[in-house]
Amino acid sequence: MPWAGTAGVFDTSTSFPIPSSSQERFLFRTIMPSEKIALTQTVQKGGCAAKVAATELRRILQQVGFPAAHPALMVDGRYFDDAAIYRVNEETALVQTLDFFTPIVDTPKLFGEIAAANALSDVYAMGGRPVTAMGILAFPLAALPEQVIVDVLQGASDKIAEAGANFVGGHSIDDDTLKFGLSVTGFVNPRQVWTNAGARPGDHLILTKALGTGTMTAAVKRQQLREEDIIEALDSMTAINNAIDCMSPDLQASIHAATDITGFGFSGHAMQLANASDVTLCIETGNLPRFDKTFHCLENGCLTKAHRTNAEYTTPHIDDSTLDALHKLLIHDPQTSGGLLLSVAPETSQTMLQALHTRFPSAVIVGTVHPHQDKAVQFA
Ligand SMILES: Nc1ncnc2c1ncn2[C@@H]1O[C@H](COP(=O)(O)OP(=O)(O)OP(=O)(O)O)[C@@H](O)[C@H]1O
Ligand SMILES: [Mg+2]
Repeated sequence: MPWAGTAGVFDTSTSFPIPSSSQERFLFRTIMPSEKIALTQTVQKGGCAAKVAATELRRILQQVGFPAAHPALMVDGRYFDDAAIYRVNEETALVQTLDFFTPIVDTPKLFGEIAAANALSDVYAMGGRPVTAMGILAFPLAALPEQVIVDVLQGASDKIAEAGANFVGGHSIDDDTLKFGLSVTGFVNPRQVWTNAGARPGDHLILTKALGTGTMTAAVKRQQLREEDIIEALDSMTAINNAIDCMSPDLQASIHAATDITGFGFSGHAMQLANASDVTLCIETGNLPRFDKTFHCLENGCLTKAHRTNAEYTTPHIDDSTLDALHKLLIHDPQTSGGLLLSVAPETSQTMLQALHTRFPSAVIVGTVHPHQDKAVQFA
């Protein structure tokens, strides 16, 4: 039975909301087993859908006077890329990134795994490998049992270990709502950085994960679906974006540009890559991979604010005029721990796909790169 509940009706057999009064919260914390707490019910929005909208973020950042960039800085915040790159010497550059958000799933350990996979992703999206990670934690001490945070941190620790990196510390504050993420540092060869600015006309575009985590997790938050109904999306969000280790050095060198698809949706991140590279991306929309339940959730109106703000961000710069209503929603669906979008030399794209399929079974060619035209992204 795919639809396990009704929106607005609370299912007390599996989870409980956090009460609002401090006395009730104290009792709740004392008596409630952590596995009975549904984390998504403790926050208003979750995951990358909670990101500040791209247009607002750009407006805010433009008003800040940042210091002059050091010559060793190869990529910084001005480029709206996935991470900053600082050249240390001829062979080594630092990759630095930071990501945190509110719970996107109900189970604490799962939330930790997803938050970690999502934060690690920006290092992989630059062609780097993570080496250290630090936890950023805001936690309602009076309201949630300690075990919740132990489980969140354990989930993150397991993912960091899987990535071959080290969990070296962090910082924690008492706050009204749970927020968790990581600051991740990695290394990359400065001659082999995958920025979002290198896509070349003729390249093939590969997307490594299916789309739909925004609408499917919205369905869980509305209690229209349970976590066990969205296993495919959970497996995808907890999969670390370590694509580089699937590839031979020649394949790695054939990647001209990369980014990861997160809160601004496929449309937003594809547009940013197109603009940074001064090209137009032509997308075969029918090829975009999606989860089995993605359209079902979109049809049932499981939308977030980010669906609207992503559409506002991209609409002037994309052509989606031939798409039906569902595909228009799909391209704006905010992803959490989404896939990599790789711009690849056409002669290697098939070999690349075979290599990627060992870890990313949904990886598929979704389009091609063309010289800059009127619109940054053309959806066919
Ligand atoms: N509070 C902030 N201060 C300075 N720069 C910021 C801040 N928030 C975002 N930025 C910069 O804005 C740009 C866009 O941020 P965003 O978080 O969307 O990028 P991202 O890390 O690729 O996203 P994601 O982590 O979802 O993949 C990045 O260059 C980021 O460093
Ligand atoms: Mg990113």
